[in-house]
Amino acid sequence: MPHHDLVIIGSGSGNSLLVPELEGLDIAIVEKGVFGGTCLNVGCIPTKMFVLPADRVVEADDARRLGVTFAPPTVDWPAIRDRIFGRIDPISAGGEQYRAGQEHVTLHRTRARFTGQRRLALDTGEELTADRVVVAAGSRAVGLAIDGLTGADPERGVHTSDTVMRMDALPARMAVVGGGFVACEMAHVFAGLGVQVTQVQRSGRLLMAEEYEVSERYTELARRRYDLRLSTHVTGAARTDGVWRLEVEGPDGAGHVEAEAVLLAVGRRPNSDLVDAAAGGLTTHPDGRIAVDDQQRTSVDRVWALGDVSSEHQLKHVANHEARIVAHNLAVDLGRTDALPRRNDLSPVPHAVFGHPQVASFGPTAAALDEAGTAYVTYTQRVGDVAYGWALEDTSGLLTVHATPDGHLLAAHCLGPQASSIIQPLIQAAALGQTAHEVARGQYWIHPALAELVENALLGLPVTR
Ligand SMILES: Cc1cc2nc3c(=O)[nH]c(=O)nc-3n(C[C@H](O)[C@H](O)[C@H](O)COP(=O)(O)OP(=O)(O)OC[C@H]3O[C@@H](n4cnc5c(N)ncnc54)[C@H](O)[C@@H]3O)c2cc1C
Ligand SMILES: NC(=O)c1ccc[n+]([C@@H]2O[C@H](COP(=O)([O-])OP(=O)(O)OC[C@H]3O[C@@H](n4cnc5c(N)ncnc54)[C@H](O)[C@@H]3O)[C@@H](O)[C@H]2O)c1
Repeated sequence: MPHHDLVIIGSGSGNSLLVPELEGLDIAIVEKGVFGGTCLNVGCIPTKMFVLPADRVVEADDARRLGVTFAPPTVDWPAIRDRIFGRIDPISAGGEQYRAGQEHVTLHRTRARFTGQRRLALDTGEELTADRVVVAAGSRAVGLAIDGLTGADPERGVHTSDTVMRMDALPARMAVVGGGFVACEMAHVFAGLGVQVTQVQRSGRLLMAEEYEVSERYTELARRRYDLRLSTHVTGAARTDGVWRLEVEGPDGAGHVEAEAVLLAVGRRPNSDLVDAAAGGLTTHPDGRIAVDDQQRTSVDRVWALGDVSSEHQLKHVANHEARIVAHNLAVDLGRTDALPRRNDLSPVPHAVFGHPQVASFGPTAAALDEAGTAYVTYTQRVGDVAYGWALEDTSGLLTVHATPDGHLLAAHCLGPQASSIIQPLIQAAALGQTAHEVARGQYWIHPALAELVENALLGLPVTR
């Protein structure tokens, strides 16, 4: 039975563990799917490459408010799709080829599951043991407990984010089920590219976890672009002559949605079951996440976990951060550095939703701060009230900042153009412990850039520092 110094399960963020400090170790990587994992192949990267053409369509239409009109757009789906995957697929293939060619790396293209502590069975029938194991097995999209909609079935027009970006042709109509990250980004993409979208969301707003006003405004803007069914549940589904009829139950009682394609965007579950974490002795949380401590150690000695399989945050920048911690802690454990182990102590965790407009946020909402009884001050700066917002003729964008009364940033919630980039100075200030006035007055702010939104939000806070 082959024995390795290190076995890594998952080639997404797990692939970035092979840092110079671990040079020369006998390492096995086990990957059951496409090399490179979710972000590269079916997640962050392709989705944002699809969002951009959709943004262009919406912005071209919106330009009429600025006195410029364009002819209606022509969307060449195969060209968009093939340009995107023509770029991504070779990166995945090249990464795989590089790893497979490394002398000290063994790449197994199959599934691994634990059969004991640091002991694994592969679906090929082989068995492996290792001194150290890292579980970086990610998460997967879930379906609905409804016949026909339990998971992706692309042949019958039922998709998850794994399959929807590779469709042969755009459907005339698409039902998007869900109201979170994937549903909102994809509803924007397909509505932008000319598909008649109906989004079915069981809650009363989209992006329910966001600050109330951000979620409310985003919902209102989406409602203007496509058919949005709120507080609505899918109760059944049937397909006839290539058309899905979803039975729905909403505020007005029973109804239905018809569409050639259905996108299931109702969350993701950690792949701890696929690795049989329990057989490896690994403790899991009730939601299936592998339990780790702040050094990313699992309940089993010399087994670490990182990314979606163990994290509260299913985000690539979190998985990357955790991979850096695990790589360092492996080097410490191996005696290759005399540094102390690193802890996962970066906070708060930011995120962005690349819908239209973008949403970006870190830290608690006002509702969460109120519920926790935290003392805080708050200010909301409208995009339309800063100089660049005049150029944009923006009517919906905003940046809300919550801070302690003495000026330390607790949270920021942004809706508007490039919100994902605009919010970064606030993330930095919060992480480095800078106060509102320090950030607002400790530097020049380029005039009249959109970043003045941040400056003005900070200056609006009634804080002492
Ligand atoms: C549509 C979509 C868009 C997203 N957009 C963003 C974004 O814009 N920004 C952002 O921060 N995050 C985004 N995310 C989330 C981000 O992609 C994930 O958080 C991140 O990729 C997780 O990385 P990981 O290494 O934990 O898992 P993965 O990259 O999923 O890697 C896990 C790998 O393990 C393999 N595997 C699983 N079980 C086994 C097994 N038993 N044996 C062998 N191999 C196994 C899988 O095949 C997979 O390749 C998006 C996700 C989706 C679905
Ligand atoms: N821009 C980004 O960073 C980005 C983009 C896409 C995905 N992601 C990551 O991937 C994760 C998964 O995305 P997601 O959108 O699938 O999950 P999500 O948790 O963001 O949203 C799930 C949605 O499905 C709904 N839902 C859940 N169960 C349902 C049911 N039975 N019936 C009807 N609706 C149901 C929820 O109400 C919610 O609106 C995200 O949480 C995020 O961490 C990140």
